[in-house]
Amino acid sequence: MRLLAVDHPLVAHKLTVLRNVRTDSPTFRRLADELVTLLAYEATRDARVADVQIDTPVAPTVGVKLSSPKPLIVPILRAGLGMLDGMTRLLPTAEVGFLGMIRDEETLLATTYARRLPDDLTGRQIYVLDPMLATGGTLAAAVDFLVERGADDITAVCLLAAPEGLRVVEQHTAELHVPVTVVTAAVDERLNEKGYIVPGLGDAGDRLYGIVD
Ligand SMILES: O=P(O)(O)OC[C@H]1O[C@H](OP(=O)(O)OP(=O)(O)O)[C@H](O)[C@@H]1O
Ligand SMILES: O=c1cc[nH]c(=O)[nH]1
Ligand SMILES: [Mg+2]
Repeated sequence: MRLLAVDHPLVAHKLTVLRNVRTDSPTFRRLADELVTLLAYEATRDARVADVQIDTPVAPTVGVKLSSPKPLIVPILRAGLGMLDGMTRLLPTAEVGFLGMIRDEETLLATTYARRLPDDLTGRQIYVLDPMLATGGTLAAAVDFLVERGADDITAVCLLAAPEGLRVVEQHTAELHVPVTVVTAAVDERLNEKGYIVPGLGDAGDRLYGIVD
């Protein structure tokens, strides 16, 4: 597994506002969107391009365009939806698949309630969006669904990651022999006894959308 913790003052500034318990939902949504655009810039460094011949008003030249097959973006509902617009803004031609997953508050195990993905993911560049990588159970299960369909190029874009979860994902993906990159704004200290990232930002889904029982 490759880990990229983006070290940039704008990322650190926006993340600090997201972490603040006093930041309200509308501001949290806007900053999460801005932050994912900055992370997406790093996450797409290896986006595949092909040469294209164009004419500027002055002269012919060779540039590049995003090449086929189209990248696939997979937000993990619910909280990952808060990252989708920021990602599609940078990759407007990407297709979007969906995974709906929820972590049990007691056992911390993730279960899946929605799945809509293309059948064949061989050779696709896949960007999984989930703001929080905590125990790593959700991302490991998401990787399983993608690998089942032939995925071999997966990048997870997370706002925050915990060391414990990164170790789980690293071990899981090594066993699967699938290269996975995790791009995050920060690796925090640890998980608390309830499986929350410390210092973290709380429950990302609740902060984006309010509490739904
Ligand atoms: O690494 P893990 O320990 O598996 O935890 C991370 C998951 O927990 C949160 O989702 P949650 O289950 O709260 O669902 P939600 O997005 O609907 O709020 C978060 O958005 C991740 O998907
Ligand atoms: O800190 C955490 C851990 C899991 N899910 C969240 O939303 N926040
Ligand atoms: Mg949640």
